[in-house]
Amino acid sequence: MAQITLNALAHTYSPDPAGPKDYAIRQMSHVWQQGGAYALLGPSGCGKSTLLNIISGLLEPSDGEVIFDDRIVNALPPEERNIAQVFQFPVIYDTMTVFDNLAFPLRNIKTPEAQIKGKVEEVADILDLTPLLSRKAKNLTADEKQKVSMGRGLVRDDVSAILFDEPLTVIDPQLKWKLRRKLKEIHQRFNITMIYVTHDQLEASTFADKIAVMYEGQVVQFGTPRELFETPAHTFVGYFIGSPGMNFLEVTLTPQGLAFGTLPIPVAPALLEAARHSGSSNIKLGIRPEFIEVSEAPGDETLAVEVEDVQDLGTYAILSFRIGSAAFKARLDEGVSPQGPRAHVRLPAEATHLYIDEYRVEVTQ
Ligand SMILES: Nc1ncnc2c1ncn2[C@@H]1O[C@H](COP(=O)(O)OP(=O)(O)OP(=O)(O)O)[C@@H](O)[C@H]1O
Repeated sequence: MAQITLNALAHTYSPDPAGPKDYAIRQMSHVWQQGGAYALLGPSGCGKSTLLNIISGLLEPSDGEVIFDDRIVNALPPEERNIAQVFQFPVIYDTMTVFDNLAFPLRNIKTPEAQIKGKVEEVADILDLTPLLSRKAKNLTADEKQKVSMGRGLVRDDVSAILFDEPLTVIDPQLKWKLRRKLKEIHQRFNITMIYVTHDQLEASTFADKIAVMYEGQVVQFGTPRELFETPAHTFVGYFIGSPGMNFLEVTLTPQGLAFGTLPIPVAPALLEAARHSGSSNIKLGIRPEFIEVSEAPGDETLAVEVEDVQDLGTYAILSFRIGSAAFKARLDEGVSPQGPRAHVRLPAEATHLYIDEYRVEVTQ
């Protein structure tokens, strides 16, 4: 078992990189602690598989170091890193029994048969595979096969970490939640560092204690599901996490303060100072739909807005509205249902974040 440290890691597939856009992984430094349950979350093409392959040793990084505990492993081949990898599609031997599939990694390292039996039975038990041990793998269902794949990662006591690359893609939706719960249980029981790659925020937040959100080859935030929701560090996190995602308003800096067109936008003095000092013209305000307060009548600090649509989603509704040319969404409390073309909204200061050059400005009030 190991703590995995990435030190100034970068990777390009180009023989002659001209700039950051030629890098699949752009300069990242991170520590994945021993025993942690992590998710690596991001859209297609952001570099998740590249990063996983660098950790497992299938790919050597162009720059930086991969360190297991305090040993640099850049030059070590996958088989010497003791990393188990579970892929989208089950990797098992169809003609072998479930028992022999689970025993395979142990036989490979010449473990005595008596020890193999105990370990295989323990892993089969936790994955509910015991009744299937003598069955040929080719007769199993897709989810049973994927459980065998996971089991093969778990049988060795010497694995440094288990990397899951979208492991539930082929699993029936009804069984997904069951397997996710199983993975959580396994993590608690075996205390192994686990990194779970997915583009699905629900999968990431149900599995992981901490999520690394990747965007264009960078980890733009490494935090708990709650931190990603409440204080997105980057506009991409705001947009990607949550449904619907965060609202953004592009504002300008005027001598009087921040403004959207001719509409003054009041913000805390420390945030205004930060905007003034940044020298940037890329300034946005972000607020999640859940934190916008909507009322049918005007009140303190409310803005009158044009209602575009109210979408009833059963247990809640989403209001679409405009502030000038900017489109917004707000989650409506039960009982609030604006009638007619106008509504009144308040954007509470404590839930409104300032983004300069796409990163959240943090100030201590
Ligand atoms: N072997 C390769 N040669 C050249 N470019 C590659 C190679 N593999 C990946 N890339 C590029 O590197 C970037 C990151 O790809 P990667 O597969 O790591 O992303 P990903 O987040 O895992 O995406 P997906 O979820 O679609 O698998 C992409 O721009 C991709 O086109």
